Amino acid sequence: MTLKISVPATSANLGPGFDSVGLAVSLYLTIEILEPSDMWHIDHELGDDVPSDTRNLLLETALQVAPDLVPHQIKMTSDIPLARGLGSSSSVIVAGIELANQLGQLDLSDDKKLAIATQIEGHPDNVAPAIFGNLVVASTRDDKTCHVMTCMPETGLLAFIPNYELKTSDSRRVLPSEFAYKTAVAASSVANVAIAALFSGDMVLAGKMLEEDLFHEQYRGKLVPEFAAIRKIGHDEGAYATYLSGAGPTVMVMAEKNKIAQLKQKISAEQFAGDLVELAVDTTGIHIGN
Ligand SMILES: Nc1ncnc2c1ncn2[C@@H]1O[C@H](COP(=O)(O)OP(=O)(O)OP(=O)(O)O)[C@@H](O)[C@H]1O
Ligand SMILES: N[C@@H](CCO)C(=O)O
Repeated sequence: MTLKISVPATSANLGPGFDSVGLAVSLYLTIEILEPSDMWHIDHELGDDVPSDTRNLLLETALQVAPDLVPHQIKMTSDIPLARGLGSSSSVIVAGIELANQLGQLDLSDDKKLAIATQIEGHPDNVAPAIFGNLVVASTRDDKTCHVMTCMPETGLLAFIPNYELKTSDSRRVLPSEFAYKTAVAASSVANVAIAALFSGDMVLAGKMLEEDLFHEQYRGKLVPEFAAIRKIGHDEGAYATYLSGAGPTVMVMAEKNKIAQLKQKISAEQFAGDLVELAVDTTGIHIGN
């Protein structure tokens, strides 16, 4: 019997929750662990740039966690677009840790998986919701990660996924290396109210605060020309918030579910090159099945 591991996509930052907040959403990376083999091989249709051998991030991660694993044939499928701000790298890292956990019978706790994944990815905002599902707020300092998971208040989600890639490393390069004390205090106060509003279920206030981010969106906006226009449509149509998903270029709109069809129509009319995808919150995180 084959074993299947599925990991959801994730939308990180939610505005001011930079490197700390993420939401699991309904696109998935799935790996099937097939028969043992002389060499590791991953069968996938994700393009020539994605390795099929131990250079693939899935196997790099699994072998970092458990170097002596017996090689297997793996089938990998994913509808999470690469380098688009929907946590594709985190989904692979989390799947790699689970692959090592299952094949190596390591009995890793969820907290241990989060610690390993955060160390590899560098920040917890995508890997945490990929593991736990839902909305997760996390902090990593001195290699210690603390997190709180909660249910997302009811909201519709509409993602505009441009047809170009933006690698996280490139999108981080435009950020300032330092912040004045006063700016840091203001930026964290916005984040604090955003999180408090999300946890109290107040999507109107949360949405307002999501759009007042001071940490990253003003620097990255120029990398995603569609962002400002979509946010304007969001305002015109009474959406809760429009934010840059992860490092971009995906733009996420949060709005009452009954407003999503109209938003879709308005954004489609702009004829931006890319896909408009309605998403739901994933409440499961890593899923293991047959
Ligand atoms: N299925 C996969 N198999 C192997 N490597 C992958 C896979 N999916 C993503 N990657 C690696 O992750 C890189 C993309 O990671 P990057 O952090 O730039 O973007 P992202 O994770 O999609 O977006 P974000 O972190 O902003 O949410 C790809 O270029 C590739 O190297
Ligand atoms: N918090 C990260 C998410 C993408 O990995 C960033 O915005 O750069």
